[in-house]
Amino acid sequence: MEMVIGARNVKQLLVLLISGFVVLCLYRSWAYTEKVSYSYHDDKSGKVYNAVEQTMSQYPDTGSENLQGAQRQIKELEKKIKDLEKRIPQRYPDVKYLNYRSRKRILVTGGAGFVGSHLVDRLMMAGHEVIVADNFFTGRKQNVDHWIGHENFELIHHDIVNPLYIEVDEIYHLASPASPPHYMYNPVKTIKTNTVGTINMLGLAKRVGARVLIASTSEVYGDPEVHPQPESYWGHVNPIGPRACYDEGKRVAETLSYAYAKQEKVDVRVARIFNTFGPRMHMNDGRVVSNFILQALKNEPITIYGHGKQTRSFQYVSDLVDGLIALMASNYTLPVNLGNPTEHTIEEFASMINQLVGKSSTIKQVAAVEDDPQRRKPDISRAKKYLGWEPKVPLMAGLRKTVLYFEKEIQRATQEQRNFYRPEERTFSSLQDLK
Ligand SMILES: O=c1ccn([C@@H]2O[C@H](COP(=O)(O)OP(=O)(O)O[C@H]3OC[C@@H](O)[C@H](O)[C@H]3O)[C@@H](O)[C@H]2O)c(=O)[nH]1
Repeated sequence: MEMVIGARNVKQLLVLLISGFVVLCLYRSWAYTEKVSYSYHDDKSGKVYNAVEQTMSQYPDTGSENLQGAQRQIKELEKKIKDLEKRIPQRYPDVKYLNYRSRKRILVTGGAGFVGSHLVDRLMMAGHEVIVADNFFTGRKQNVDHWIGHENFELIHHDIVNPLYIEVDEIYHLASPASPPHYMYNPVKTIKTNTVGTINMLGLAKRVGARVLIASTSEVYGDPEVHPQPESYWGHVNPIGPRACYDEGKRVAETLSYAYAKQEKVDVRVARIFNTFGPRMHMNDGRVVSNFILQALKNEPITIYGHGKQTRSFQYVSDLVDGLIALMASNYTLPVNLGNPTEHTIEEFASMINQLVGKSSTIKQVAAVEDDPQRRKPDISRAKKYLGWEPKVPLMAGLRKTVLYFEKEIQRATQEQRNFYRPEERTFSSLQDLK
């Protein structure tokens, strides 16, 4: 509370300073104009003409310099106000009250990312203490800044390739780039994040006795020869291909999890996450959902990689969050597929987006991606049976929300305000996403 009052006072003080400054500048510019006009009136006599010269040389171009200086300083002060505004603790949504027995301290690695931040919202709303560790490679502060300052929330700028020593009850280990162009950008780093980073999280879980959920992926099935893919399928991955850094990285992460479970009795959960979409995907995410929506909104050609007959099954992010929380709470320790089994070819998906956005972008076929999985659809019998989970949000409903989100992002980008939210927007629009 004191912080709020303090910050507001500082803000008011700055507003006062600016107003004072503006008045001073206006006065100076007025005084200067007076001098000149006075001199000008007496300009007809030689004597007075000298007076004009004196006045001009005494204040050489002072008026315009003053104004420019003032404008510069006003801009600086305005920037300071914006920075301060960002720091003012805002109204937070009413989080549930939990007593100390039921309240958990939960670490979410990658908690400032697309999926992580939605999970953080849900855990915060449920009344838990949430610690986010993120290196901000693909995560963004704006995804969680509606919680900054909340007593149950902490944001740590940390790369999990380095150990983290904290006390927690649960760990959701989500940190890793997930979009193919992002994870291929620095393959060695992707491998380190998924191997060394996972060892660090399993080590932390072991030290503090925390339950840890590892975010694995449908990519462990590679370009599958079994369709749809059940968890019992061992996969078909090229170990030296361009996707291997992620696919094999996640496969090792799974192997490590069960090695720690067996050898060190760490309580592990493994979620194999299928294609997921929703608000807070990065504009430059590079995955098919964001690419197609942005292309359609901008009336640019929709780029299909290869023939477009490859298939994917897309789940809305809130369904995934439900699944992750259910898995963490369950006693089921083997890997569980979390995805929506509704399958579409990429070609079909392109026309769905076109139809939804209501524009008529052309389709442009470009070169196929190396090792691109040709068919992907989760078998979710295990999740249904052991977690009582299945996706609820229909594809079109989820896509509608995502289109709205990207419309706003484009608007923000054109207004050069992408990184600046007003506090009211931060709290409410971002939380609407989960409803
Ligand atoms: O602009 C595009 C982007 C993608 N695509 C195609 O759309 C399909 C889906 O591609 P995406 O890049 O969205 O994602 P992928 O399914 O290849 O990988 C994803 O799989 C599941 C998750 O674990 C990861 O988020 C991610 O690796 C691919 O066949 C891809 O070639 C296009 O045709 N055009």
